[in-house]
Amino acid sequence: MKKFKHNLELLITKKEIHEKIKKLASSLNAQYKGKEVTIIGVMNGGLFMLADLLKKLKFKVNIDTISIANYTNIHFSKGVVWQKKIHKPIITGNDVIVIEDIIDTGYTLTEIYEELAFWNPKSIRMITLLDKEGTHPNFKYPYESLFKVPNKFIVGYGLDMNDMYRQLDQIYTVEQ
Ligand SMILES: O=P(O)(O)OC[C@H]1O[C@H](OP(=O)(O)OP(=O)(O)O)[C@H](O)[C@@H]1O
Ligand SMILES: Nc1nc2[nH]cnc2c(=O)[nH]1
Repeated sequence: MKKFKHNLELLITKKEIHEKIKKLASSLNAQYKGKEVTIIGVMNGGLFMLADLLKKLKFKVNIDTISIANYTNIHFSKGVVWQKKIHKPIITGNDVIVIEDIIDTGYTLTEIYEELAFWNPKSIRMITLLDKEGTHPNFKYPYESLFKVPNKFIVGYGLDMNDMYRQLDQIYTVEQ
């Protein structure tokens, strides 16, 4: 019996995801020990990584979320639409870490970086779970990623396809 409606192929296992997040948490714990940091999760896709990472952090964190959607090539030229911004003192003068699920065209992270920079944080660090290879050659801001993925459509662990598959605890490519 077919398990999913689409042809999904396993790309990254839950064990691999949790090992990388554990390693990231250890390195953030060492780097920000004794400090207070603002952590901003990007909804909806960043939700899973945000929750799993936050539970492992030992330094003081201010947590909030932003919500933004990329409709590139459908209705808008650049296609990025804000649903929720943060205009709050937790950004100004603070070290800010952004947690996002994937960088693809880079339009979403460009918009996020420029919006946050407007509020004069001390630093902005953008961390994505996945980095789609070869799709954002002109992206100009610093970022780090836990996994490189091929230029295919990805679902699972927060990433959806028409609002399906976000709840999967592993990461899959959608095959034809
Ligand atoms: O680098 P980009 O090409 O901008 O793509 C990356 C963005 O696209 C997806 O979000 P989407 O707009 O689908 O919203 P969602 O998080 O609610 O699924 C993903 O979660 C990233 O936020
Ligand atoms: N679910 C999902 N959302 C995306 N947004 C940009 N690229 C992707 C992708 O590969 N999968």
